[in-house]
Amino acid sequence: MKIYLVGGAVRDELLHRKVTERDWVVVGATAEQLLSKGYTQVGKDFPVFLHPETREEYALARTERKTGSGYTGFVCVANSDVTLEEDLLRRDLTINAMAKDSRGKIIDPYHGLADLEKKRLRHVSAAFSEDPLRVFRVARFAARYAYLGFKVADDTLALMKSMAASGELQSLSAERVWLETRRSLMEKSPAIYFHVLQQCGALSHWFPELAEFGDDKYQPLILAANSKASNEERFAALALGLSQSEATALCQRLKAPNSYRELALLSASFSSLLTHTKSPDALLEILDKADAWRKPERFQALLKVASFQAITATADEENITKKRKAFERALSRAANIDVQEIIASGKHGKAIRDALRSQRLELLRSTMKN
Ligand SMILES: Nc1ccn([C@@H]2O[C@H](COP(=O)(O)OP(=O)(O)OP(=O)(O)O)[C@@H](O)[C@H]2O)c(=O)n1
Ligand SMILES: [Mg+2]
Repeated sequence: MKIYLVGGAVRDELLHRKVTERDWVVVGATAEQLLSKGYTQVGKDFPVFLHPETREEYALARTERKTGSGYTGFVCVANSDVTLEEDLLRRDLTINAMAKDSRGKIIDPYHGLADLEKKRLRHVSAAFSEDPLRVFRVARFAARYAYLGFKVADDTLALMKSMAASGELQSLSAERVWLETRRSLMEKSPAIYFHVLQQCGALSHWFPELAEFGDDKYQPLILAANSKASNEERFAALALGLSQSEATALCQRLKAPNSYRELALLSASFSSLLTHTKSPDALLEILDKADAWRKPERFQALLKVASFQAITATADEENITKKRKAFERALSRAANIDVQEIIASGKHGKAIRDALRSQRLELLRSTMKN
């Protein structure tokens, strides 16, 4: 039996990036052999095992053959005759299809090293199209490695185009598409993910609302990524370019978690919060609608996301940042008004609400003046 380090760990080591997880492939062994050595089997469809001590993943060398449509239509062949080269052949990209043996030698039958050198994301073989998720994976890698100059190879892009055109992407689950999307948002250049998907016509099923996006609509997302905004804030920065109903449809289709959906919908509704809110009354109305009193952190996040829109529109970062800070101060002061005090002054029912409102307005007025 021979064991090799494969996939992302080999790639990222060669790129001098931090290796976060290590995957191994085992050649010339059977499941029984691994089980008898104390490995535990985790893959139901695929023969994947966990090392008894490190808990890292060890997979028996395998080939996959497609039998039908969709993600489940696989036949998996894993027996002790499958060679390392056969296992590497069924992988997605050449830079992901390299192995390293126990002596540190790189095994590279499909020229991943050359593609690392040329900064090229290139598929290994026609077997690429057996898994439609790979269209999204390649877009994610493009977003991750764009800062190094990596581009999707022309023939790979053409293959991705034909996969998108075939309708195969519709067979993916929302969960898997969301996972790739969420990961991509956290990468250095998240807008590249959507650019690549747009280039190969892959937006139309899962992201039709973004299909007509021009470069300017991605600008807030780029600013968000550059300022190390959270994942939710990045997704919301994308939603700035959508109407309320488009954002709703997108979140529903992707089954985006609540925290993402809420901020995205607010951002779609109040995208010009920092450039178009002229009066204290208008700001108070937004604060009420956005439930800022009960969810102040979410409103701070909305202000941050809206600032990406405002900076894109005005190119005046200094001024916008000042304005955002003023709004934040106004909110925290208005939120600190003591209702008990109003009640203690002898007011009842509607009079309490009116007093609260006029105190809030007064505070907003004074902060917005400065
Ligand atoms: N749809 C997929 C998923 C995975 N792989 C192969 O399995 C390896 C490990 O998969 P995964 O951990 O998902 O990706 P990594 O390349 O390790 O990337 P990441 O840094 O995102 O973990 C990949 O390198 C690739 O060789 C593949 O060919 N097709
Ligand atoms: Mg990995």
